[in-house]
Amino acid sequence: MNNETTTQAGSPQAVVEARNLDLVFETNDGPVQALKDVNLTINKGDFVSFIGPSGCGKTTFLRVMAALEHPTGGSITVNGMTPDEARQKRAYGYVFQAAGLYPWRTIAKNIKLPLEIMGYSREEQDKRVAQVLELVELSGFGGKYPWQLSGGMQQRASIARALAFDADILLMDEPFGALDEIVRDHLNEQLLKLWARTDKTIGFVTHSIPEAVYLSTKIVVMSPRPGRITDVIESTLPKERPLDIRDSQEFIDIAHRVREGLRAGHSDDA
Ligand SMILES: Nc1ncnc2c1ncn2[C@@H]1O[C@H](COP(=O)(O)OP(=O)(O)OP(=O)(O)O)[C@@H](O)[C@H]1O
Repeated sequence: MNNETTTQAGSPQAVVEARNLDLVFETNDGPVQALKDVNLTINKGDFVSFIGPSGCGKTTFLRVMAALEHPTGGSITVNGMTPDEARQKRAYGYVFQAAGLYPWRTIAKNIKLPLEIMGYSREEQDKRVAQVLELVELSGFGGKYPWQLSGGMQQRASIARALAFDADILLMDEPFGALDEIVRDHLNEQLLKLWARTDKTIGFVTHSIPEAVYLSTKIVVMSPRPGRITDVIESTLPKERPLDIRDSQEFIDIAHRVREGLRAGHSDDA
């Protein structure tokens, strides 16, 4: 695993660069501008949250990064390549809101599935499954079926599956949205630890201001109709973050700025 987060010159290494990005969906009711003039740089090792009201283009932007949608204007590169090329090089792992585990396969076999498809040897598959289960603190649960695990554990298994082929970039679309707050707090803490240990670059969609502030190095505030970025906040919080950092003045100030950004985007609608 590569632990370098900067280039030799010491400047951050850009992983994603979006310039004047537009995406218009043609629908039966006419065109929908899902993204308009989006400019964003994500650097290696960043934890970037996308926050904004429903329909502001958060999921669409994540899908553009993963080459699941294609922009209609502007440009985007991922590791200096087109998203399609980066996808072929397995640059991403994707985690969805629902864990999406196959109920008839054990947790280990669910994690192995993409590895089987990619043709990894059985030995390598077993090694990787053990590694990622440890990373998400599920060692010993590989032989269980999804229904034998709690919702939070299933979501961790789904993160493990996304980590199994050691992609540089983890894209997470509201992975903890359906979980109660206590479980979510715990998963947020675990995700931060995992991020610190692996040095992944993470793109994370959320509706929760505290979650965005707690997790991120960079918070992208978006607003709808058309979907656009209204603010990009670089977090001043230290990388190591106990949960009670949420009571600090610094945390409250960043949350306030996010809320202001959301409000400003909303008032444009009126
Ligand atoms: N495949 C599609 N075809 C047509 N319109 C789409 C498609 N996907 C998304 N849209 C529209 O694009 C806009 C942005 O949608 P997107 O799902 O990215 O928003 P979002 O911010 O992720 O919303 P949510 O928080 O509800 O998940 C919305 O108006 C949505 O209806």
